[in-house]
Amino acid sequence: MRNSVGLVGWRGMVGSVLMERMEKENDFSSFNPVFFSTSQIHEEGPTFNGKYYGNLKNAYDIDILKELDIIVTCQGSEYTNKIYYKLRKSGWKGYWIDAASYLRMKKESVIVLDPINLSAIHQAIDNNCKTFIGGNCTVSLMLLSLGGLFSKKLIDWMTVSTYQAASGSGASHMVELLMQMNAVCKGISSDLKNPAKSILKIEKKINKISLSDGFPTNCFHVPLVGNLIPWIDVKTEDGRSKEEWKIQSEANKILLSKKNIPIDGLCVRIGSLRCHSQSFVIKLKKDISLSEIEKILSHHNRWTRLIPNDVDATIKNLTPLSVTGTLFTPVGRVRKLNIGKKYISAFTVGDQLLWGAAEPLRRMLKILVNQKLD
Ligand SMILES: NC(=O)C1=CN([C@@H]2O[C@H](COP(=O)(O)OP(=O)(O)OC[C@H]3O[C@@H](n4cnc5c(N)ncnc54)[C@H](OP(=O)(O)O)[C@@H]3O)[C@@H](O)[C@H]2O)C=CC1
Ligand SMILES: N[C@@H](CC(=O)OP(=O)(O)O)C(=O)O
Repeated sequence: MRNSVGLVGWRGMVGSVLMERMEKENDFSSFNPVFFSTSQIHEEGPTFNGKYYGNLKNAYDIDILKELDIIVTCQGSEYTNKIYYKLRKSGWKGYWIDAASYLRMKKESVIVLDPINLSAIHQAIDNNCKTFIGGNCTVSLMLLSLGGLFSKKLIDWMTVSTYQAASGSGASHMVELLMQMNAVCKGISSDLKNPAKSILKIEKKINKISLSDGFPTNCFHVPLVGNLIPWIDVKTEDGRSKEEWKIQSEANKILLSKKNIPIDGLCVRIGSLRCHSQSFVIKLKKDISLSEIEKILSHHNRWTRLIPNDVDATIKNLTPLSVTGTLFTPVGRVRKLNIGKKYISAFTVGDQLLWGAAEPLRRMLKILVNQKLD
């Protein structure tokens, strides 16, 4: 019998990317989807692969949710917090698959990233685990790109510097970045018509526009265009941002590390749209040749591409623009550092809405409905 699967948060940014992938891979044919909303209850539901799925159900109605075998939610932590325990308390024993961070570090949950922890996922299912959560986007993209080094247990410790896209903070933030771009462009459009105009005069004007009162900064609080923000999420007690705290905690939970691999770094918001980039300094446990490292990195999974450490390949293939909308997690700038023979650098880029959010959930659902992974 086909499972009934509730889809909550499918209208949002992460949810839409998930629906796009499911439609492309014809996933809807292998279960009975039921579509929910917190705000559009009884409104017309969606049509996917030519099939209409009826009116939207109330995402807060425990009695309806209780009837489902599996619930997939991209609605966010607030919704999870409101509904998850209520539903469990009602006696519901179904599978909960979630993009939000709320349940990630709880004992009862497994963080899903099947190219890295498929056997742990299967083991958890055998052990009656019912709660499967997608990881933080930077963590998932880091583990995928460096999967070979992690699986061969070659990493002693590492540091990360992130360059995170506006999409990580939500659709309204992306819109604000575009509005900021628009405001700057409007303000200097006449100057750009005169190539002889001093660039420093234009630059001064941009600064003035960006710092003016009417400049759109409701979401980011400061300009992001022509700027960067070296802080993501709230401050934790030890001076890290919560985004920085997640790197070591979530990565080691996914890896089932007996002894934590120390991973730390700084997370920075930049003005790219939906790809996160990360720069790594890695201390290996032993001195191995660059060619061996490259082989290990490129052979680990079919989404990781090794980009040769040269100018042309890097600027064409290791950028947010070249990766956006794809499932690839290329890794490049791999070279030995002059700090010592065991130290290497690497740089990766990944789509924060695909492998960073939607794809691990889609694949987890496939595992549960007994479909072969693509
Ligand atoms: N794992 C990761 O790295 C990531 C996880 N996330 C998680 O996913 C959650 C959702 O993020 P995101 O998709 O960016 O959130 P969105 O704000 O895009 O969507 C969330 C919900 O807002 C409601 N909504 C209201 N108005 C609209 C509208 N005009 N268009 C579409 N939806 C609308 C929808 O719910 P309704 O139909 O009920 O009104 C929708 O499901 C986050 O809170 C976070 O927890 C996000 C990014 C990355
Ligand atoms: N915090 C990430 C996106 C995100 O939603 O992360 P999480 O799923 O851990 O809350 C970013 O801002 O880029």
